[in-house]
Amino acid sequence: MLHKNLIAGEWVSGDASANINPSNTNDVVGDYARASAEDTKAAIAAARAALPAWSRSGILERHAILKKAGDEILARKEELGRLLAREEGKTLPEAIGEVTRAGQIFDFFAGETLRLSGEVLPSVRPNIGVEITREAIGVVGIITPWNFPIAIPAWKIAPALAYGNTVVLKPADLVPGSAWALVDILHRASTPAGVVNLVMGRGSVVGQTLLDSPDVNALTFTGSVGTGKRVALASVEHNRKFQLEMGGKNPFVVLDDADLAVAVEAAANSSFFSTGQRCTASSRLIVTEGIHDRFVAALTDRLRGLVIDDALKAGTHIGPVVDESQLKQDADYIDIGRSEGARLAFGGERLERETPGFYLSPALFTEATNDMRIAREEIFGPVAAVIRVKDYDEALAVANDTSFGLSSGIATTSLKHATHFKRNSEAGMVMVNLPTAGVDFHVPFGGRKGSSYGPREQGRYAAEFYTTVKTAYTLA
Ligand SMILES: NC(=O)C1=CN([C@@H]2O[C@H](COP(=O)(O)OP(=O)(O)OC[C@H]3O[C@@H](n4cnc5c(N)ncnc54)[C@H](OP(=O)(O)O)[C@@H]3O)[C@@H](O)[C@H]2O)C=CC1
Ligand SMILES: O=C(O)CCC(=O)C(=O)O
Repeated sequence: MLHKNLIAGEWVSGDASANINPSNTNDVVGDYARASAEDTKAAIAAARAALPAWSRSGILERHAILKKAGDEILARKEELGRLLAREEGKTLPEAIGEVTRAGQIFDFFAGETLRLSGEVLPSVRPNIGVEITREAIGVVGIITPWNFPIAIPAWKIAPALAYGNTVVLKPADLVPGSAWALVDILHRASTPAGVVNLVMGRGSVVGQTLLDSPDVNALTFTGSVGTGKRVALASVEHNRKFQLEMGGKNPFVVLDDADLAVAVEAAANSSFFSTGQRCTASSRLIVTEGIHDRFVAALTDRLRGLVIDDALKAGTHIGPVVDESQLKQDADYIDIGRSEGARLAFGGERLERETPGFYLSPALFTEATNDMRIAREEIFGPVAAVIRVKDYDEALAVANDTSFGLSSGIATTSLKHATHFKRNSEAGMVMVNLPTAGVDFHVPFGGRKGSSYGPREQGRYAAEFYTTVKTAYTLA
């Protein structure tokens, strides 16, 4: 069966593209239609046509659709988790966790539709009332990456719909399956025609058409820094609101007074789980002298015990890298690290398993310095570098010495250092004795510096991006 694009409430065919399982490249997950530029323009026109009615729709209608979608996602979390693990390569428990998060996000924003509010204020002039309300922005273009194939579309679509916008979703070409399943659920949840449109296909065709359209009022993007810049430039050109979530080079600091077991578990999770393919992953482990050798030994032991295998196999801790080109990028950075003089203390080897897939053992560098490319550029794989520092002050300085600022973490038992780090870390999200990755669905998500642009995503803060404020004055 060819999975088609959804445009104006109709399933529309297109050139078929095979969705390949990175754990077993002989396994075709399914065939998915690639949309053309013309299809994308039709989807934008459909979203525009549906906007007046949807932006004025009753909150009970929006609530019912979002709630129904959330309920179905949660009821099918095992099946959708298998699909996600099969197309992206994260392990089944991680994939089921991601699907659960998507369901919870729809549930959260279903609730938000019933909490829409404004403000009524007296004017500074007599006999005048002032009302402040939030309105939909319009047609929202959504461009998503491959590493969270259902959660990221969910955390962009759910608030967009809750606040009365219509959407055109362009998921990553590598992983269209989960996005297709999500849009199918929304379609069957009685979303009116044109409110949610799906255009799968290539960024250079579908994504670029969204960027070039004057009819897209807002664009929300998660992906690489390079594409993010294109989104920004095109959006300025069209006077369009835009929001970018891009890379990270997230630090995880380990202090002498850390609980070693807590530090090792958080570091292993931050750097290597989900194959290190999270923008919140930690690729810089900044460790003070007194604990350095014990930490490296314990982390290496932990890595030795991890099972790298088929994402769907019970007992797998780390699945494959998502595809050949990401695997090459990871391998290239491992070579770069070696040539820069860092020591490859563990892993970094291509692995053979029962099925042909993109398996790589977690790579841990030691003796790295913060000026090396492996410490400055986003690798986006299971590759981390330990940087030795003298004390907390140096650790903080090194942690902040990066062009990114998404998440950061510290392992310490000192209240003083934990408090200081929370206040002084130049990151949007700070974790104490917790991994830098793996965030809640109901609170703001986003970063600083080169990691993010625009208002925060998720939780109530999402309203900032998906609405525009109106101030109305009335003479009594
Ligand atoms: N912050 C994060 O969460 C992520 C960061 N990355 C980083 O980016 C690197 C490369 O990953 P990659 O997937 O290529 O990232 P991209 O930024 O290329 O992809 C993200 C999305 O943008 C689309 N896109 C690509 N080109 C254009 C364009 N000209 N106009 C509009 N949309 C476009 C992609 O389409 P298509 O499907 O064709 O690729 C995809 O849907 C990774 O190695 C990692 O460093 C990647 C994924 C997530
Ligand atoms: O760490 C998380 O939970 C979210 C990470 C993420 O959104 C990303 O990698 O794009």
